[in-house]
Amino acid sequence: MARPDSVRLTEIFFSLQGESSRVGLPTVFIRLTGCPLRCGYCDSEYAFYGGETWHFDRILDEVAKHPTRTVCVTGGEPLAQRNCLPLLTALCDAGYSVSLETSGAMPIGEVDPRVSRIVDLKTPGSGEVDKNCWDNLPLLTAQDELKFVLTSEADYQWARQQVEQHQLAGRCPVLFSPVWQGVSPTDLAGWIVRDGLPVRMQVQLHKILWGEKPGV
Ligand SMILES: C[S@@+](CC[C@H](N)C(=O)[O-])C[C@H]1O[C@@H](n2cnc3c(N)ncnc32)[C@H](O)[C@@H]1O
Ligand SMILES: Nc1nc2[nH]cc(C(=O)O)c2c(=O)[nH]1
Ligand code: SF4
Ligand SMILES: [Mg+2]
Repeated sequence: MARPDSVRLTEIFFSLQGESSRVGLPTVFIRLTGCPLRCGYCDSEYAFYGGETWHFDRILDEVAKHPTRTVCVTGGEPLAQRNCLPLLTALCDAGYSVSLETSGAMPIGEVDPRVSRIVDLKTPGSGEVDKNCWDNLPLLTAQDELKFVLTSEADYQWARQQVEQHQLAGRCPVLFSPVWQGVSPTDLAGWIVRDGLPVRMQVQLHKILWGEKPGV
């Protein structure tokens, strides 16, 4: 059992935020290791295994080396590690502006309320739609964001149905994101305009800038 002040992580790196409403912001990423899901399109399979145990003090020292107060905790699936919760609080206590990328397959209710939760509701095309924890949706507030990664027009129609049926756009910003080199961003933009959906389209800026990251 890991000490309560440590997590297993794959990498800590400084880059530009490539997704969400924080896109373009210089950000320190903390990528935790391990994920119970296996989305068919996952671009971070290299974080499924391995990694190293880092204590929070060491993490905070590493984060402090970079010229930003913006931090994104990602993975793998960060909430698959219980100790992600105290890590998020430690980062907030240290004065960082923290976002969390999570599949939403784990309960998000205990996440520090200062954290912006970017919840990726898995589409049928991900192959993991059954893992969605629907009880998370009512917990989302205006500081959170709900994301759909779309693998096809069928996924788009499914996501559109969820947005309309659960009135999600009134709860928090909703992101529609094309799978990298899958759905054409131009097609997705056309569907959103055609249907007048109250969503924000995003593309993965970091991949446009630097290409797909080779597995480390
Ligand atoms: C690697 S996951 C890690 C955090 C969490 N497990 C999750 O699924 O949100 C971070 C984000 O990467 C994005 N992603 C992963 N593979 C992708 C791909 N092939 N195309 C577009 N986005 C992708 C998804 O939006 C996902 O939310
Ligand atoms: N959201 C998000 N932004 C990013 N910016 C650079 C990334 C990278 O993996 O290099 C990255 C990433 O993996 N995710
Ligand atoms: S939940 Fe996130 S890390 Fe896990 S397989 Fe899906 S996209 Fe990859
Ligand atoms: Mg990523």
